[in-house]
Amino acid sequence: MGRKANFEEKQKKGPGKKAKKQQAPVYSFDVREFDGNRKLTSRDKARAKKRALKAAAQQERKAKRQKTAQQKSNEDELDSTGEEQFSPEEMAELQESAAAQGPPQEKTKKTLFGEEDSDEDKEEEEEDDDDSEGEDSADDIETDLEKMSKKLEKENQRRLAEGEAYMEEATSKVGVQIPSLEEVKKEMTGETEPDLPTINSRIKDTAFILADFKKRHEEGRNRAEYMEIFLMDLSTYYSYNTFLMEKLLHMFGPTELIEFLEANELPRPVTIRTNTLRSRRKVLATSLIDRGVDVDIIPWSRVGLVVMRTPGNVTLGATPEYLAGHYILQGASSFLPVMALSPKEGEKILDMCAAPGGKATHIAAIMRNTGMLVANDVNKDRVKAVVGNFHRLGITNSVITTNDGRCFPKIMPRGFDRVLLDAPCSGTGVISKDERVKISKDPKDINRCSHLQRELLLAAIDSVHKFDGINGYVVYSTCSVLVEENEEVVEYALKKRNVQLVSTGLDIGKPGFVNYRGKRFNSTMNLCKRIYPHSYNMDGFFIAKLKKMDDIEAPSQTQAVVKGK
Ligand SMILES: C[S@@+](CC[C@H](N)C(=O)[O-])C[C@H]1O[C@@H](n2cnc3c(N)ncnc32)[C@H](O)[C@@H]1O
Repeated sequence: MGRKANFEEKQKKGPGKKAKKQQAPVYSFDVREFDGNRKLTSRDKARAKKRALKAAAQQERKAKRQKTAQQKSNEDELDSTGEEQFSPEEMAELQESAAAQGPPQEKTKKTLFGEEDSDEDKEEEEEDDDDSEGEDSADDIETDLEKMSKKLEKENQRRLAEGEAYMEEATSKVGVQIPSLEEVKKEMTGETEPDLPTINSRIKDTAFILADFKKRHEEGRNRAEYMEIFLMDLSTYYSYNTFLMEKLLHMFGPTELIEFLEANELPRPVTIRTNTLRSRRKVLATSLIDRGVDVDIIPWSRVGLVVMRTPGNVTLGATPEYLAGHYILQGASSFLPVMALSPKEGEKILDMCAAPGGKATHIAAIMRNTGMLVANDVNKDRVKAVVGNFHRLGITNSVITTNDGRCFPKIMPRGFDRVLLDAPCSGTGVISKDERVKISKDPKDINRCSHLQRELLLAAIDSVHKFDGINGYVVYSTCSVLVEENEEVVEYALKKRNVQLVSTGLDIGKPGFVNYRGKRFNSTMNLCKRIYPHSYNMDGFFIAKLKKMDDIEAPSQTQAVVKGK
């Protein structure tokens, strides 16, 4: 007989008395009955709504924090100066005070700084709450230390922002201070020599303020006052008369003007042009290198070489190659008007103001000594240099004349395919070569130049033809950077004659001004080229190319000269 089987569920032996005694759990009604389709009570709905709102708010705050952190890291990357963080002492003090609060206990309404939490702080504290409707749980108890660290971070950010704003203000308004106009004037008229280092640093400070005037100027001071100080300082420091400096200030922004003036203090590189009637650039370069002359090619020209170094025993104006006419010493800018003119073999070309002949010899070389070149200059003494250069370089297709260029339409009316007018000018593009320009020019000089230039340009236009469908071309150039001698002269010709501005075909140079100090020039004025010493390390130049449209004067002219072929 054995023991009678008992199939009733046996209670497992637990670890202890208490466990053994524990009964199967008795579930509350809600859980037992929950089948997923149960209708929610109003309390359930309220809870769900609250949960959803909390989740959305939490999400939003998280995104905000990420954005702030990103901004901060960007700012840090850009510039770490001006940040006002907690000092180590402040931080230690705060940590000490936090420790003194003892271990985290219950939530307090007071913040570390003795202020009541803002609504935002409260929201943050609630951030990690679960959906227990405010009942304390293990998850939602935030330690005071955590809160403190959050607050520290927040305060740090606030102070950082304040610090940045302060730094901005300090740099823009307090950091860069310029003495008053009266003080500067007194300084300039004083008996003592001007303090050049002080003036130089003031020039930089003023340029800095003018570059973002709205943000950087001192309150109560206007732009005109800064400009006047800037003008006085630049004139004194670089030794220009204020008339010319003011003209330059109208053309360039403050920073670019300083670059232009600085470039004028330095010599331009020595450049030579190969005379292709006698040599080739490669051959010439090899010969010069053999003599120890360090040369390099000018990339935008097929004939130019820049001289990097010349040995002490070599004079570039006396080498066998020079005497044999293989090259001419010529500024790189001077190549450009001839390149724009683009002479062709067999043509009739006039160089109206040719002395000493740098450009005329270039024209003749491109023409390969064919056709006819009239090299003219009103100055008989200067023409001697043209004769010398023509002999040395082997020019044989030329006639040298000494007429006033303005007479050419009478001497050879419409007799030329192309005319180069490299006009007499103020020389404001070549100050590094002739410092006298800085103080010798006045309004009368500029007017005189501009007037003569206009007359010469009309004469040049009247000296080229337009027949059998072939248009004549005029290239107008100056070694001046002033608008009065350039765009204004071209504008005058566009109005007086039936000509159009065309592309110079040059890859370098900045466009001519279409707008200048309230003046609006012909919209094609941007086809002209402006060369600046500070942009290209070449002499300042202006180049315009005009195409003759017909042989009658512009319709605006009442006494139009109608001419047949
Ligand atoms: C800038 S330079 C010419 C430089 C020359 N194209 C060269 O490349 O060697 C200007 C020249 O114009 C001449 N000139 C001034 N007034 C003139 C006039 N009314 N007619 C002709 N030439 C004139 C001057 O004598 C001066 O030699």
